[in-house]
Amino acid sequence: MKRLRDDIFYIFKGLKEIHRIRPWLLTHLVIRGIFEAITPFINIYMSALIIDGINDGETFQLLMEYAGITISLNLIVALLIRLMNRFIQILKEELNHKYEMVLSQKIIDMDYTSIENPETHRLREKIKDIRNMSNGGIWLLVTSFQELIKCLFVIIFSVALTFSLFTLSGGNELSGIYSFVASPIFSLILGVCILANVIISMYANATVTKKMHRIMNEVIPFNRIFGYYINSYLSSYHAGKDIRIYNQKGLIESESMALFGGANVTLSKLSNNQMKYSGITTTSTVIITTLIYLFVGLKALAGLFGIGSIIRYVGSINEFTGAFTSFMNQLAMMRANNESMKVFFDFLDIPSQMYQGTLPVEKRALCHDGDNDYEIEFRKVSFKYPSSENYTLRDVSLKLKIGERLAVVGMNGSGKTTLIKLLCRLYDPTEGEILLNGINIKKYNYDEYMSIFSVVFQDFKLFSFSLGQNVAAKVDYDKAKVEAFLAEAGFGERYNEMPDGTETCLYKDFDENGVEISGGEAQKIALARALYKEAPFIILDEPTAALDPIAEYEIYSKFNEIVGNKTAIYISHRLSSCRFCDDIAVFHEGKLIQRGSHEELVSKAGGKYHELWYAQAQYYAVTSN
Ligand SMILES: Nc1ncnc2c1ncn2[C@@H]1O[C@H](COP(=O)(O)OP(=O)(O)OP(=O)(O)O)[C@@H](O)[C@H]1O
Repeated sequence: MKRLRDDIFYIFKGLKEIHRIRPWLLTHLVIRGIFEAITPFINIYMSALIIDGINDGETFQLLMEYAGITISLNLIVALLIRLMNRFIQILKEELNHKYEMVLSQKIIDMDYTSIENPETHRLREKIKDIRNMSNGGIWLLVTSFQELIKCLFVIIFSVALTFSLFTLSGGNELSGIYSFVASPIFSLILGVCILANVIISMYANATVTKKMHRIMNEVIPFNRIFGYYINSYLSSYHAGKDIRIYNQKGLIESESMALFGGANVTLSKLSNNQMKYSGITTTSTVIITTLIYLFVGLKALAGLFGIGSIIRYVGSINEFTGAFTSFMNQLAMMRANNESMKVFFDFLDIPSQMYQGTLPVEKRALCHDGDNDYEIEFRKVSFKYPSSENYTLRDVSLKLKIGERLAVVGMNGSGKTTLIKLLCRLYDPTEGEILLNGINIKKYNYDEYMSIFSVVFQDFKLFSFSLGQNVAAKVDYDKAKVEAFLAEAGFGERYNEMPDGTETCLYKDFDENGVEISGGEAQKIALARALYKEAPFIILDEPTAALDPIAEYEIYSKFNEIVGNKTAIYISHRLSSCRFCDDIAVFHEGKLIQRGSHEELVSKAGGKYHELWYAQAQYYAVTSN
């Protein structure tokens, strides 16, 4: 009982969500359902009328009028259905787009911790699979709802047209088999038989549907891997190099064939099941149809109604049986589909708790003679990633004042990038706090807080949009500003070769004239993007790793000019490039172990910085022989 309650809850919750995402779609489906349901009854009712008319010797003109009404009604209803189809098609497409936007918006709004959580990833992948592989989730709910509504109205109309069949009795003048057939007991037996047929069909359909869902779920992993090969790997032109160099053709072919084999075994199980249960349904339907014909025929022979009514009753009962079976079938599908709906809701219900701050950030950068007077302080900050038992940062305390340049150095995995992630509130500290002008950064409105940072992460992403949009991160941008910052980031010469200037599309995903850029060029564009934001803090995580030595030199030699009065945090493994920073923080195993100027740190023999510096410097030392 609880399961049934849960199922009904999710069906209604799903329908409510569909109505929220695209209002009016469900209303249109109901209206079309009524039109579709009425269509067979126009023909059943009018055919019965015409045949009765012929039987009763009505005039030709009246019969032609009946025929005319039948054709006209069919035409009107068909036209109305077509019109509704057009609206419904548009509404469904809008639902599709808005549904994708709801999911994307959720990703944008959720805590970064949740984004990196494997469970979030699993749910998102599952939602994609449900959509792409089985058209389940809200898509199946929409399809089932439209079918359900149609069936509901067919049931209502057929009951209205056949009700008299069960109540008609022949009075006392009938005898023998005829009197039995005309009796209420026979009507009751027939009613029970029809119900039994419906229950058998329902059971068979529910069983097949459940098995189908289970089997489709088994196929999803095959499809996902296959989809990865076909859609992500093979169709991405970036993968072309690796496929050729490492001769991955054989690997992909044999993997695909193995996947095909696995999926085929599973799908043949499904078709065997469908055959078995459709056999049961067909046999029971044939038996019940025979009984109905017998019942109606005998009642007609007993003289209780004419030929026209035979057509009306038989037609309506057939419609009823089909509609009821389909109705129950759709309900079973909806219930089985609730597994998919739960995945969808679990994803939407992932709580977003991190970004609840409301304090505005002082507009020190934006005011007329903005002094950019911001101070950042890490106070006894320790942090472990949600998926990890160990601390990545331990007891880090550091202050950073306006206009300072801080270089952060340390070995791989020492926690440098994690420090920046905490500063940008991608995560919150496990212990301790981070303060902006003396106030815990959690208290600030997140968008306002982020507006004071420009960050170039190691794994930055550029999009297959225009160069201008990439730099400005906006659709409408200031072209002159984009060009100026590209030049400042060392992209000037390459920019002059761009066929459409700032309108040039990066990469070839959407534009065959799009330009391919090298890793170093991409890094320069990412740097220009950080500069375009003109935020008071600029954070660069390995910003020159992909640059050639001359480009790197150029960036460093005008770093002060580029950064201006901004506060800069600069992470690099090339210690020589950190020398221009006033202050260097050395991290080791998650701890801030040294801090000072280059000269101070390099002179401390036995210190980590000294060790790192000389480890690197030996490769640049000039040897006499
Ligand atoms: N999302 C994550 N979940 C769990 N552990 C992580 C995550 N990201 C990083 N780590 C771990 O935290 C540690 C510090 O990583 P971090 O990226 O901060 O180091 P880093 O000093 O920037 O290294 P590199 O110099 O290689 O860029 C590493 O051991 C890393 O494996």
